[in-house]
Amino acid sequence: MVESVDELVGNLKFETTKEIKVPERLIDQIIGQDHAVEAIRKAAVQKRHVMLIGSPGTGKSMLAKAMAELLPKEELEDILVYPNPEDPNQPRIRTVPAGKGKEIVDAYKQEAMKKEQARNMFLFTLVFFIIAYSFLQNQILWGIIAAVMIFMLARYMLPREEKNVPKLLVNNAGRETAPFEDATGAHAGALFGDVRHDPFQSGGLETPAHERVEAGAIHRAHKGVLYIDEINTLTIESQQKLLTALQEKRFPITGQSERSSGAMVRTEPVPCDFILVAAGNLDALYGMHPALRSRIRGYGYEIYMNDTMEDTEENRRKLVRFVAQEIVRDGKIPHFTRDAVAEIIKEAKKRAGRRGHLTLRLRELGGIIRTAGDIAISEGSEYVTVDHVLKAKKIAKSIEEQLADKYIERRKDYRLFITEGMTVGRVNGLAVIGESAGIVLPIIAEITPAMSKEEGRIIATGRLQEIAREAVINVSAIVKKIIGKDMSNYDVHIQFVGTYEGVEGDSASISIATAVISALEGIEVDQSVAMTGSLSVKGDVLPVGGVTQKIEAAIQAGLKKVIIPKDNIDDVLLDSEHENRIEIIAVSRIDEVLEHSLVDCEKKKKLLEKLRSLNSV
Ligand SMILES: Nc1ncnc2c1ncn2[C@@H]1O[C@H](COP(=O)(O)OP(=O)(O)OP(=O)(O)O)[C@@H](O)[C@H]1O
Repeated sequence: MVESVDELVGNLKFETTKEIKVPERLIDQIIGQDHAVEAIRKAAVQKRHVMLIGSPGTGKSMLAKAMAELLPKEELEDILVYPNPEDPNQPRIRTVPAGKGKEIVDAYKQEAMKKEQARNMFLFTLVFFIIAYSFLQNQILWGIIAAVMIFMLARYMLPREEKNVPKLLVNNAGRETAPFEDATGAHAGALFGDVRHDPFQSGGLETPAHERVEAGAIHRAHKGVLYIDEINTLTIESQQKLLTALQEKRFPITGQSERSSGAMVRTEPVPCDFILVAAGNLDALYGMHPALRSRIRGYGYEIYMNDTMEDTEENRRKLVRFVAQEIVRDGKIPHFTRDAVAEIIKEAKKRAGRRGHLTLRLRELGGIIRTAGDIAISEGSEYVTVDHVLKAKKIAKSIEEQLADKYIERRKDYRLFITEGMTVGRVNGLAVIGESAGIVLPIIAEITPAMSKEEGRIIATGRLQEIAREAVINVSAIVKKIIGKDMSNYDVHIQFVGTYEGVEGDSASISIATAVISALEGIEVDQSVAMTGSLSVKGDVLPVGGVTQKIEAAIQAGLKKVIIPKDNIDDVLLDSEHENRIEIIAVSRIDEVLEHSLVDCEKKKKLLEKLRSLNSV
């Protein structure tokens, strides 16, 4: 069913996205993750830690940033590090309200400058008198030597006043919101702070320890949010330290490199009262330090992000707003026309890969919006139009999609797939590589007399993975039932042609069944047909994923018909350029698959009669 532009944009009245109001606060901009937004709001009030698990680009870091906006900025503090005359290797730490830190450092600097000036004044006067006196005594040479020595001694031996000036370790002056620190992939020094190496260490040229102290992300996130994506990639030691920092809300800074002079320095504990927002996919959860995970569970919220949202009028309107949001955020690209927005929403439907849903992998969708904007700019257009979006979709292809294109090109060169004529035991199956690219996957079946005395075997090749292997076994059960032949007399060879990446999933089941039946019965298969579908052991065709991408691959390969499961028919969302370029046949039983793919002949007629009589039993 082709939907109108009005329907696609949720019947929202607007000419261009210029008219769409974009909420100011980040938390109000988040789309389709209502449960996460609610938890973040609560966590911000109660100062709880949060774990966000889900697919990339669904808004995890956006939620963490939004949380920082919700935290009270009145509580923000500056952190200063002072020299410690009693123990120079343990600099002192003090906190003051935000903005005060710089004032204190400036006051110390001025004081130090005044003292230095007074000292210099005294030195110059002294030098002057020594030279004057030596001149009067006719000992000018000795006078100059003495003056230089006194000057040098005073300059380099007396402690410099500026060494007492504290260092502003964390400066929160003039902040609009509480800090948001993204420590994804940070090494220990960046995360927990560091003390720089001092090559001089002594003799008057050394830099005082407190000046060499550098804050870590945990300290800069004090009274704000510390965001760590893929938290499992932190070493166990770092996760342990993070746990300590979480519990104590203060963590001393020490030199991270053992061989550096910084390792001798260890500050007093530095405040780090942050809220941790840990993120990642399910692997991140399993690779996490159990104590850290249980801390978050015990004192916070664990949230699973949505990948899709229901395709309702309200949610379509939210996507319209999303387009406007991305334009405002980018700040460079032109606004979209109504038709162009509709095309984006169509893409959101397609990318959901699920009937009646819209994708929430919004970063990818944002990528198309920006590319379309760039194309419009390069063409000097005032607005982004449907044409720009269509072009952007072609350019903004994922690596998998680009790989699939190359794959198809190469296969065409070598005639790995045939798109016309009739062949026994050969079927054009369809598969998805990565998450978004369809390919034609030829499957060949060959039957040979059993080599083993006991029973025939099923030999499947083409780097099949677990589920695909099981599918082959299930299919052979159906074939036995349909054909009624004693399969123990045969070896069945099934080859997945040219699969370099390995095959996973059971969506090739109907293709395997058709290839094997064709080979066993000697009935030719129409090579202009492609197919995808799972199969129950009773012969029902079951739904599969990625139908739209698979159909697009079939079109690109030049095939005429495609057989898909009936349950998947609403998942088909072809671009206007692909619409009506292939005949789509939706089926629910294996006999329908055979009817549409096998070449008409007496044997086929008998086979179908037998199958249908089996069905009706
Ligand atoms: N739910 C959402 N609502 C609005 N915009 C979103 C949403 N999800 C993603 N975006 C857009 O995509 C961009 C990237 O999202 P974000 O960085 O939050 O994803 P993520 O889940 O943290 O991904 P990753 O784990 O790969 O870092 C955002 O800056 C925003 O423009």
